[in-house]
Amino acid sequence: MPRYAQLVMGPAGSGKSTYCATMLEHCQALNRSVQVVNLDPAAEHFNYPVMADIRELIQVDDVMEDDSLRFGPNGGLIFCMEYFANNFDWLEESLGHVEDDYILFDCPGQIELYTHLPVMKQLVEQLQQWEFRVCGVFLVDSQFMVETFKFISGVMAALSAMVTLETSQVNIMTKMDLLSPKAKKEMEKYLDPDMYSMMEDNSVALRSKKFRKLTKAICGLIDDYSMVRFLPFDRTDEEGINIVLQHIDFSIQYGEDLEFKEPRETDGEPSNPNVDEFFQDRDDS
Ligand SMILES: Nc1nc2c(ncn2[C@@H]2O[C@H](COP(=O)(O)OP(=O)(O)OP(=O)(O)O)[C@@H](O)[C@H]2O)c(=O)[nH]1
Ligand SMILES: [Mg+2]
Repeated sequence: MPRYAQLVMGPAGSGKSTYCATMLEHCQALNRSVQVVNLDPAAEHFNYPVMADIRELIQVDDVMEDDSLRFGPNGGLIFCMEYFANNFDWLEESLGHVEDDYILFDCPGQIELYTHLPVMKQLVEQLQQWEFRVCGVFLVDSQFMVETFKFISGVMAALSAMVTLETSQVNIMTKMDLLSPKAKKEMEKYLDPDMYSMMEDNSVALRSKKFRKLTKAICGLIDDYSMVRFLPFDRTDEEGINIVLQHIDFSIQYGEDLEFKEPRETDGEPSNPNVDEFFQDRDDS
């Protein structure tokens, strides 16, 4: 029997813990059994019951107070995550094995974990060895995405996680309830972005010719391959939460274990079938 995991990632304060609490509540209302694991060794409080908490294994405060280590908060967190990667048997023991496990992992917000450090990739590989189908859920705060260049940098952060982890990924814009109706309307163009026209609209703001060319190339790459799309997440909108959940379920084929879907034919290199299906599906719509 496969097991299912959402790896909830994103920059500090993007709403990961709130997402986990909201999703847990939503699933409970649907009578679905979902559990949450806290993987943030610096977490102080969260609004959900946990099945496992990394702070039982290691805490940032202990690392910072250790005279032989002398880390600050960021270095301390990285140390904790590396320690965690060397002690995955703790996680295995804490998770146990229940039929049809569906687990949300609330990850820390240090962006370097998703760009160049190997820890998260090692976690994905370990979970896959334990028969988990893993979906990365990358959150970005919609408050910071209302301008084109901020949007591009959010896209790059999400893309970086996607490339590093090599797993299917659903990207989400959080805190949509905080946007004014006007900003919400404006946000529509970022949910289904046309990177080329976005670039044209803003090219005047780019004084350096070289920088303009580079930005254009990045926008072209993202657009041509439909690499990154965002789904809106408003914690007060049950229907919207359900749409997000359906996208994630689809990408890990939750509930479809009796019939494993064949990936559709794609040109060129075979890549991750879940990602392909997800994006093809969105392109069709
Ligand atoms: N209005 C609103 N506030 C939100 C939403 N999601 C998160 N917040 C608020 O944003 C702040 C940060 O949310 P968290 O869920 O702790 O964010 P996080 O990504 O877990 O933060 P770190 O673990 O510190 O990286 C909190 O004050 C939340 O109440 C949302 O959808 N709507
Ligand atoms: Mg958190």
